[in-house]
Amino acid sequence: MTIPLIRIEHASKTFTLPDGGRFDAVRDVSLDVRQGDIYGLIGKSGAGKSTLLRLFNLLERPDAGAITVAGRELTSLSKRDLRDARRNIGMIFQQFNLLQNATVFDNVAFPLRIHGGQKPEQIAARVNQCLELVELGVKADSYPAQLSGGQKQRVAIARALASGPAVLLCDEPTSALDAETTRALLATLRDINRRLGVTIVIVSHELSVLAEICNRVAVIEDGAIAEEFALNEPAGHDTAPRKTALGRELAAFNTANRANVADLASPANAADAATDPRTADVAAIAAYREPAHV
Ligand SMILES: Nc1ncnc2c1ncn2[C@@H]1O[C@H](COP(=O)(O)OP(=O)(O)OP(=O)(O)O)[C@@H](O)[C@H]1O
Repeated sequence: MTIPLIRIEHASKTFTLPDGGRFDAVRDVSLDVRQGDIYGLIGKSGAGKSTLLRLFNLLERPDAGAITVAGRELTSLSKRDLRDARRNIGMIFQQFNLLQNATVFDNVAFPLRIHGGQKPEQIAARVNQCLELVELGVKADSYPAQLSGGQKQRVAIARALASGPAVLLCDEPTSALDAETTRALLATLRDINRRLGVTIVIVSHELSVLAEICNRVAVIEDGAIAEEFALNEPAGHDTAPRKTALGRELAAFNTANRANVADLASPANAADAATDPRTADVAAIAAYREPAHV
């Protein structure tokens, strides 16, 4: 059996509220994400999706449990080792979180400059490579205010990929975008997953988003996993009845979507696709991963 790229074991997170009360945002969650997955977290507002996602890179530190990414258990690392491990985990957000007073180029260069150890020409080559990946090379000298929402999110993706991470965490990446821009952005994420083998974990409350790109989803209710299941499996492969209303809705949406979107018919499993010689771009993967190790 292959070792999962991400393993969450019995993770819990409780917030202390201003009135002194306590709120269990994540309750004893265990899950595995395999190399090459596009793994979705879905749930109602306040269910704990974002908090759970933020445990994956320790933006939130769990009160209990273990978070293992690419063989490193993050809660046990020193600050310095955690900083190093986080270079393997990119993240994008609903509101893009770009530096407004910096150009597109400087936004993408920012994490590389902070980390240090690379010459300006190495940084420039990497920034340009990442901007090409998201088809924004021509916007290198623009400022965020001059870009559309979709372009801003692409800059955020380029910045997240700059250090060559194996994992990309996406917190409601399309919630601020219109339907057409959403489709284009999802195509970019799928391309990054298939061609470069980047494993993606995505939080969204939009069924259409998850149905379109995920090969596995977990339904989160009251901070816990209510159910977990595969999506976009070959017809008839996963016929188990769904336990939750959201799970049923998503499965129905997915079935309808499959009938309309020919692309979903092949390959059925994104995890296989990432290592499938028909879709994985060996040269692109090598170019993508190599700068992280210079
Ligand atoms: N720092 C914090 N302090 C106190 N409570 C918090 C904190 N962060 C989140 N919460 C609470 O934890 C619960 C889960 O929040 P979270 O943002 O993870 O949910 P979500 O499922 O992502 O919701 P949404 O879709 O609305 O973003 C919410 O009730 C929220 O108010």
